[in-house]
Amino acid sequence: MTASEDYSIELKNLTLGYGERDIISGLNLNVRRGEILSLLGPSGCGKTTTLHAIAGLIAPRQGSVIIDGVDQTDVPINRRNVGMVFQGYALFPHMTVFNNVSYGLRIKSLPKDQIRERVARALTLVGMDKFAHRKPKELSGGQQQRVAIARTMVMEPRVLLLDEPLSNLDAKLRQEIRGDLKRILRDLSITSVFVTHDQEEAMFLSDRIVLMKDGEIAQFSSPREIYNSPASAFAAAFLGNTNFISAKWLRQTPDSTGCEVSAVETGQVLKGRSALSFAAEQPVYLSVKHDRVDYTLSREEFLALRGQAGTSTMECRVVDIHFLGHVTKIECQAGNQTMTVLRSSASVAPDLAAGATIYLYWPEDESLVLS
Ligand SMILES: Nc1ncnc2c1ncn2[C@@H]1O[C@H](COP(=O)(O)OP(=O)(O)OP(=O)(O)O)[C@@H](O)[C@H]1O
Repeated sequence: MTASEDYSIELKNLTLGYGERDIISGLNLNVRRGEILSLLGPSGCGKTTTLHAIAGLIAPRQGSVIIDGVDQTDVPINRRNVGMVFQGYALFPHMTVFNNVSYGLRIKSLPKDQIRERVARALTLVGMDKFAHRKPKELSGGQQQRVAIARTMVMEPRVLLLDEPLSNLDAKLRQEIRGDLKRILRDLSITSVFVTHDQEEAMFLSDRIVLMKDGEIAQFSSPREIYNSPASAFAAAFLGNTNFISAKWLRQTPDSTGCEVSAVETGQVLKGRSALSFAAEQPVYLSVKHDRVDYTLSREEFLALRGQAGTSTMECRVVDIHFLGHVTKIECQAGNQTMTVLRSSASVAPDLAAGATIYLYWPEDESLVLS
C-alpha cells in the first residue's frame, strides 16, 4: 500500500483564513482509513475552519485537501461525497422522518424500492426504524439527532464530518447518544472527523486526537497517550484533572528521564520525569494528575512516606471538599499552591473537613515537568 492508500484524508501544507487573517497556516494532517479522529481545542482555535476545508465549504489559500488519493481543489462540494452532521439538526419540519432521510436519494432520482431499502437500513442503524412516519416536532432532541445522522449515512459518504453534533443535547442524553454514535461509526468503519471542545467526548469517541491551539497542532496522538503523556502544560491543562506545581528547574538526574525541580511555594525539591532539559532556575510546572495523588491524615505516616524513595509528599491544608457521587474531590493548599486530590468517595474519611491538615503523596514517576 502507498501512503495515500492508508489515508482517507490528507491535508497538505494547508493555509486557511478569512479576510486579511490566516487562521491555519501550513497544516499537515493525515486521517487513516476507517478511524475516528477528533479535532479538539479551545473555542476559536480553527477546528470548524479545518472541517469546512475538508467539506469544501472554504477554499484553501495554499496547500491541498486530498480524499482517497484525489486532490479535491477543483471538486465541488456536491461531488466530494462527504457527509456532514452539525449541532443544529436542520431537519425539514414539514416532512416525516422517512421523507427527511430519503430526501437526498429522491433528488438523485433513485428507484423507489432502492430508496425504501436504504432508508430502512439507515433508520435501523440509528434505532429509529419505528419512527419513520413521525414529524421532527414529535421527536426528542436525541431522536432528531439520530435522524440527522441517518439522513447523512443514507448517502453512503466516503468520509463523515461531525461538528459538535451532540452539543445541543442535555448531559445524560449526550452520553447515551455518543455511545450509539461510536457503535455506528465502528460498525460502518467509516472515516470520521469529529469536532469538539469537550475533552472527555474526544477521549471516548476517538482513535486519535488532534489537539489544536491557535491554528496549530499542539499534540496528535491516541487519547491515552495525550492524557498520560501531555507534551505541554497546555495539553495537560486542556485534558484536565491535572495539578500544576509551580517550580524552578534544578537538574536532570542520572536515570534516563529523571529530574529535580524546586517547588516555588514550599521550597521542596521534588523529583519527576522530563523529556527535555531546561536552563537552571527556569520556571516550569511539575504536573501530576488529580487521581494519582493520595493522602493521609497521619503525621507519622507522612514522615515515613517522606523518607521513602520514589514518593513525593506535600503538607497541605484542606480548603474544600466536593462530593461527586462515586468520587470526591478534595481541594487543598500549601501557601498559594493549590492541589486537588480525586479519590473514590468510599475511601474518603467522612470526618475530613475544611481546615484540616492533610498530607499528600504520589509516585515520583507520575510527575511530569512541563512548560
Ligand atoms: N466566516 C468567518 N469570517 C471571519 N472570521 C471567522 C469566520 N469563521 C470563523 N472565523 C474566525 O476564525 C477563527 C477560527 O474559528 P473556528 O470556527 O474554526 O474555531 P473553532 O475552533 O471551531 O471554535 P468553536 O469551538 O468556538 O466553534 C476564530 O477566530 C473565528 O472568529
